[in-house]
Amino acid sequence: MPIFTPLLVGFTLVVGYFVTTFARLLLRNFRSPLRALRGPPPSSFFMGHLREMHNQENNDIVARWEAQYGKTFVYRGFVGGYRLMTSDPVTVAHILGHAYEYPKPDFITDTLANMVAGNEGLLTSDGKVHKKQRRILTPAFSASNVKSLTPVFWAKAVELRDIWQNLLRRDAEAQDPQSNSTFSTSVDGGPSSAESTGLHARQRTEEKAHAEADDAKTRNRSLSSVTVDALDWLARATLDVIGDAGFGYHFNSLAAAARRSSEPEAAPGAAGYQKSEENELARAFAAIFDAAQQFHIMTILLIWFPALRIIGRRKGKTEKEARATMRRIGLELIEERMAAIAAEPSSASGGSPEKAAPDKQSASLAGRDLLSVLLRSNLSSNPDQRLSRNEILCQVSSFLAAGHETTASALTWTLYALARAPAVQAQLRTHLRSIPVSSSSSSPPTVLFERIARLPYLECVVREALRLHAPVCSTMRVATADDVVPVSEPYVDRAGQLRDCVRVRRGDIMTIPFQAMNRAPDVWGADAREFRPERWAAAVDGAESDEGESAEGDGDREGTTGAGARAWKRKMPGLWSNLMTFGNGNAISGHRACIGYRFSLVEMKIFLFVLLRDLEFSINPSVEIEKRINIVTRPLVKSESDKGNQMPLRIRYIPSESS
Ligand code: HEM
Repeated sequence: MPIFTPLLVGFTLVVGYFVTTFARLLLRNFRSPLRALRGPPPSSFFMGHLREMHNQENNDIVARWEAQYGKTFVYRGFVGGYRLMTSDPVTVAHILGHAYEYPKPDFITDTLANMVAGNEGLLTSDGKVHKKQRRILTPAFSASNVKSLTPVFWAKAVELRDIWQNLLRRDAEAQDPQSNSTFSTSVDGGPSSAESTGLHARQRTEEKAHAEADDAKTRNRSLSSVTVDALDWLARATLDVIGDAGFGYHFNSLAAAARRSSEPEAAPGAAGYQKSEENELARAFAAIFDAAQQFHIMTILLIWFPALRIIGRRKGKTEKEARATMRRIGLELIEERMAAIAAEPSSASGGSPEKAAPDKQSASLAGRDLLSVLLRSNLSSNPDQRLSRNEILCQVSSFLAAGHETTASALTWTLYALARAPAVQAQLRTHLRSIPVSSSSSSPPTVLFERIARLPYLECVVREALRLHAPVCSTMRVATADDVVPVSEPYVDRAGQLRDCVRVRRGDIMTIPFQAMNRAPDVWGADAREFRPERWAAAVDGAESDEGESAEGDGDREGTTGAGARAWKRKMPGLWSNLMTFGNGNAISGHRACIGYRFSLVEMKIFLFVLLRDLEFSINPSVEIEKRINIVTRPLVKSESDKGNQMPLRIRYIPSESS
């Protein structure tokens, strides 16, 4: 047989595969009932609107399309594929509320599975397996368990504040070597004011001279400012947090960068990122996460030509090693925790540490990390309903992937919004300083955390920042069966007819634009695009904080007046605070909303409390910040896009009046 015969057969098979897949795609477009909907004409035959959508946070495309076509329309994907874009609250509630009938499309699940080094975690599982995992994981994210993790958030917030103050100290000393700067930090209880009474005149003069010198130092210190890449530092802080609070693992990522930045040649304010100096697990996670986030033409081809995944999924050596490291460390962590649980007096019943050791409840955080609580919950489940070792391992990397960059992005955008609104920032600081912090910063009392969690203006700021800067700007779903989807108000189709539902066909893809919904002018008002925490005042005033336990799927829809209530009246179907920021779900037919939302809210509030009391954030007005979407929305300096994601903020020590 001539050599070219098998080659010819192979070639014909490959060409045949591409031609039939391509034809199937075109046929599917042709048969989709979504063709009947109005929408913008595609700007490219192959890429449809994918490029515009990738830049949606900067070009405002979704809002512009909505203004033209309403809340229900189609845009185009690869080779002109019809995709439903809906911000109609009833349609969104239907799709997200039937999570198992409308799962994430394969290409999203695939990217997430690559990111978390496996497809058995909560982010990627589906149907009964997802329901089982969600039930077992829920106790780890309960309001009471998250509250018990607050000291971890506190310790990391204080560590970051101290690092930034050290940068300021170095800067002040560089300007004035005599200054020998020290910063009194208000979270340590604040400086004591030494009143000199009954001293004779000379002593009083000396005191005055010292006081004036101190004042001058304080002035110097408060004049000194450095620019920090807030995104990088906060990503380190939130990585440390999820390591400690998630599974008792110390990444020490902040400390590594602080060491580096204190070296004489380091640029002031730089986190000093040196991959080789990072801890082993941080390096492994970054390698996997970075690889999964890379977007190129192959990413699109893999979506539509699944056979290519055999080649496309091949991992490089670094990625393989990173996966092996994650697996090894993950298994070690699971073993350690299992051993600790076995040693608990009530382990036989799978009880909680509260039940096991009431006398030691508040003394230690041990046993309260997400992994320990999940393992305990697993043990107390029916043996045939338990998570396998691999499933548990995948949850560890899922917590890392889902819980660290999201909160870092949320905090970064909050500081950015505050830097752009100095009056709001000053007002927030006044409110934060109204809470006395009398105990040592290392172990503040629970009552302080309660007060921070319930501080109305802080709540308003957090809600407003998460409304305006949702870290996850949209999500996608695919129909697993033909369906008739309800709408809240009729819309006009391509033929000019009024329609009161959307017909979808199995395989149709839909996009839910969380960020655009959070900014809809008909819900939030004409000033929807402005950062105005006051819009929440009426809803927050006197309302219970979001830390209250809520049944899975019920969400926290408190607030009876103001913007929150207006959104709720219009049935904005968000899990928390009538916002779409954390998605939504339904306990009965599939709850895929963020399981970690309470964790991030408490973490955000503690960080803002600690950082903003003593530091002022500003931004050079000439710096233009853009948003880049790569699963999470991150900032970029427009004129320095080659430098990648960054958020340069200027920080300044801001002494309280008593300093
Ligand atoms: C500000 C911070 C956060 C934001 C904005 C956020 C946002 C979201 C959103 C929008 C979803 C739903 C995605 C979809 O429907 O396609 C989600 C799911 C999820 N989030 Fe978060 N998240 C945050 C923090 C966290 C944290 C701290 C954790 C864990 C420690 C976490 C763990 C998860 C997990 C495991 C899921 C998948 C849930 C499921 O499918 O059942 N998230 N998150």
